[in-house]
Amino acid sequence: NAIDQVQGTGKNLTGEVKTFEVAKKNGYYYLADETRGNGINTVDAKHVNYILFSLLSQLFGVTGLEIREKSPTFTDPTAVDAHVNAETVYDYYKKTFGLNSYDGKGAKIISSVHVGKEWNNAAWNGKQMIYGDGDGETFRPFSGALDVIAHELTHAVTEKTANLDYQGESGALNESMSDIMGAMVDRDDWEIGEDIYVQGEKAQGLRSLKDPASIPNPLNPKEGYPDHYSKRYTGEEDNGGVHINSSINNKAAYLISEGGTHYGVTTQGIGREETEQIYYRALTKYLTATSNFSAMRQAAIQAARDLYGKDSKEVKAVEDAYQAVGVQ
Ligand SMILES: CCC(=O)Oc1c(C)cccc1C(=O)O
Ligand SMILES: [Zn+2]
Repeated sequence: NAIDQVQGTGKNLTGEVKTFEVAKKNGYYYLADETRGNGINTVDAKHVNYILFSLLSQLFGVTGLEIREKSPTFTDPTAVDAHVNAETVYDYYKKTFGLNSYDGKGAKIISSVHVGKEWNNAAWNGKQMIYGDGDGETFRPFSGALDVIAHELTHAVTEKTANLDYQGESGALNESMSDIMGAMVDRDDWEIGEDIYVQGEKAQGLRSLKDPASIPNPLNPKEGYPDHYSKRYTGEEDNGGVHINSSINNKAAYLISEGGTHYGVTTQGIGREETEQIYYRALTKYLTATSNFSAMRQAAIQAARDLYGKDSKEVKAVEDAYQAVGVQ
């Protein structure tokens, strides 16, 4: 037919040659994967300023210019990473939870790269994923980190399910769900964003689920990110610290999976496979827009009961982990 689905190749941001699905039309090749859901499309925002881009995207559905090549070899590593990582996250949700794209109905996944000028950000803007190139000093292009892409797409999953209000404790849970799934997709560590830092002392990552306090808290640099409810941020910045207090729930998830003794409370870990199922079930069946940390604990306990039984070691791990981070 007029559009053929073929294999494309190209180097990503770390110089690895990747292969991925592309579309061939009228002799040109596009970053359009029609084999997953209703499609995965990666386009170029051509450094349009972030605010203007967001207006165009949300008001007029403008997402950027098609990235096209005259051969199936793609030459923009930032776009290659965005496309390949989006395919990987799609496959994770399908395989792990049977979810077909972020809405369960195969919703088209659109990523725009090169948003803004040296923009140190990435976001799900309610309709699509958008990625800045980073300033090249501290950050490299944000599409280069699989955990960042999984984080952004999980915002879309959350929006279609619990739709946790993006402020205060529900906002911190919104952020935490994205960090937890980010760490589960990028399975080799418990850091978030370690791959987008320009190598150097900052290469530890944006946040750590394993040891939140090991990374300086941007809102209170003398301290690390909070790893106990008593250390939560209570100010107004960052919508009430949604990117800060997420670390309290992140630590609980880490303890449930890997175990450990935290502030004198010991949790026996149950592993990543069961932990991801507990959080996905809590997110999609029990959490609501106004759920706070206490409701999160209840939702995770109920999800563990549903999945593994009332008196299971999984339920005990959830109870111990939330006790360890001071959430009742
Ligand atoms: C791990 C990805 C992440 O946190 O992206 C954001 C950045 C870098 C700045 C502002 C918001 C976000 C977000 O997606 O929450
Ligand atoms: Zn986020």
